[in-house]
Amino acid sequence: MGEGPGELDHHYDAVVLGGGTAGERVAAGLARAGRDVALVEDRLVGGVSPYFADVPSKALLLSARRGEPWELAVARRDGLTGGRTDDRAAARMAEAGVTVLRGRGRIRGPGRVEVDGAEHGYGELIVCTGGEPVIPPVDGLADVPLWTSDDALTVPDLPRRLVVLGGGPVGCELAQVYASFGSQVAVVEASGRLLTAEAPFAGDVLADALRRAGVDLRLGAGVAQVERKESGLRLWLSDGGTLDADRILVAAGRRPRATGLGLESLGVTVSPGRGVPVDETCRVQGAEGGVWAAGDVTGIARTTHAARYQADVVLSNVLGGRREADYRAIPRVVYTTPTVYATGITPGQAAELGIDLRTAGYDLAATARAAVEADDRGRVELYADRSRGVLIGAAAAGLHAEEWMSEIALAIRAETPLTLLADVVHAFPTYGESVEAPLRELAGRLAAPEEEAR
Ligand SMILES: Cc1cc2nc3c(=O)[nH]c(=O)nc-3n(C[C@H](O)[C@H](O)[C@H](O)COP(=O)(O)OP(=O)(O)OC[C@H]3O[C@@H](n4cnc5c(N)ncnc54)[C@H](O)[C@@H]3O)c2cc1C
Ligand SMILES: NC(=O)c1ccc[n+]([C@@H]2O[C@H](COP(=O)([O-])OP(=O)(O)OC[C@H]3O[C@@H](n4cnc5c(N)ncnc54)[C@H](O)[C@@H]3O)[C@@H](O)[C@H]2O)c1
Repeated sequence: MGEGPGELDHHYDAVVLGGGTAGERVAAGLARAGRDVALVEDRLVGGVSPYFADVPSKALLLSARRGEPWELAVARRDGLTGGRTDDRAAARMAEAGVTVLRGRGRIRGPGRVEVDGAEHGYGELIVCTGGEPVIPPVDGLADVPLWTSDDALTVPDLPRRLVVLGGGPVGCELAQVYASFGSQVAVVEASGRLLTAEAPFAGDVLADALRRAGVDLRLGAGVAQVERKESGLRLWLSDGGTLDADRILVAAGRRPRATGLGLESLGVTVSPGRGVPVDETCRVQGAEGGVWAAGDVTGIARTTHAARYQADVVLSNVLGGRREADYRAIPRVVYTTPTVYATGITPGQAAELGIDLRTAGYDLAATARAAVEADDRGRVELYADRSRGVLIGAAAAGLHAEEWMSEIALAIRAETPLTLLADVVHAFPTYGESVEAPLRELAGRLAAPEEEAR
């Protein structure tokens, strides 16, 4: 035990800073490999996914789809999150042999981390501190009670009038949840469409679904000012419009939690709002010694499955292997009805990169499954690199797209030849059949590029 200044409480082979999806996975893996590991966590072991993000949002979306009453949906949500206690996650860590240090961790220099006044030594440091919501600088916003997704996914309240600020994945999922349970919902999205980072058709399909559910979409408008009125809150929009609300939910993006950790004491420069810079092995660039990062804190791919993937990459490398992360086919899913699924490059990114893209699409309405389900919403688009003759991106909006689009992620990652993909048979009647025609089209066009150019 440390007694005087400069004394270390304990020297660990590895200290993992942040016990979310990424941190838990790295810590358990290292401990199972026989390393002496500490996991530093100042909230709940497990991070945001099981308690405040993925699990409660998907639980509410499913209840909404089933038409369950709000009280039942909230009870199911809270049951699935284990009442937001981390006993089970902490027990998993104990069972793996990880020491959990409760408190806020801060790096004090190479080989030293402080947790609530006690200093600990490390051989390897793995930074997994996740991300946090961005609150936009809107006049008056700081003076009114706000919800972030954390609040929206933990409280039992169903506001009568809800304004959602931001039409990204979080805003769209929660707008659908609250509108389904009877709130009067408006979404204010500064860019001209929902899910602005994805192929335009995806946001359009979702906009149509949300409008049909009664959501008031204010696209291309920002919030200029917010004021408290006797009857609630009033928002003035940049396009001159106004909205009245009982509650504002800010879903305007998240930033990596990369500052205030003491990374500069290791020689690492972090720009405000950016992730901890990592190379393809997830080693932190510019740091002295064995310093790694995984999950949202890297600012890359920012999903639970990407956090797990990066954790596995770190694990392999710390244990002496050499593994590089490949982000070409990480899925991006919005679990609304219909689902939006995208992976690989978007048409917008291809244009920026100067890639000669060939696109082929198909409306789900043309599948027999759409008729059987009596749901003809949606479309799939596949994007191929003309010069290489392989798929490099895809997007779909449609029921269960998160399940039937996985083969396209595999095709992108494996660089499967288009001619082979076009020969794959899909079961009838499935939405998966919808990729057959675009694959045949791309295979034909890219096999005869001169003809296509005409
Ligand atoms: C509403 C919402 C819904 C989402 N839905 C999905 C989904 O359906 N599918 C999907 O793949 N992704 C989804 N995501 C994204 C997903 O939740 C994240 O990508 C994932 O949880 C990131 O895991 P992480 O380990 O990087 O970070 P986190 O889970 O945030 O863990 C970081 C941990 O570090 C701790 N910490 C931070 N700083 C310190 C410190 N200095 N000392 C000690 N502890 C510290 C924090 O308390 C936290 O527990 C969603 C996100 C949101 C907000
Ligand atoms: N299903 C999933 O996989 C899933 C679900 C939810 C979230 N996530 C992750 O969570 C993260 C955060 O998602 P998000 O939706 O909060 O962020 P986002 O950055 O994807 O979208 C935020 C949106 O808010 C808009 N916006 C910002 N400031 C605004 C303002 N002042 N007025 C109006 N609009 C404004 C932006 O134009 C943008 O479209 C993402 O990185 C995502 O990967 C994943």
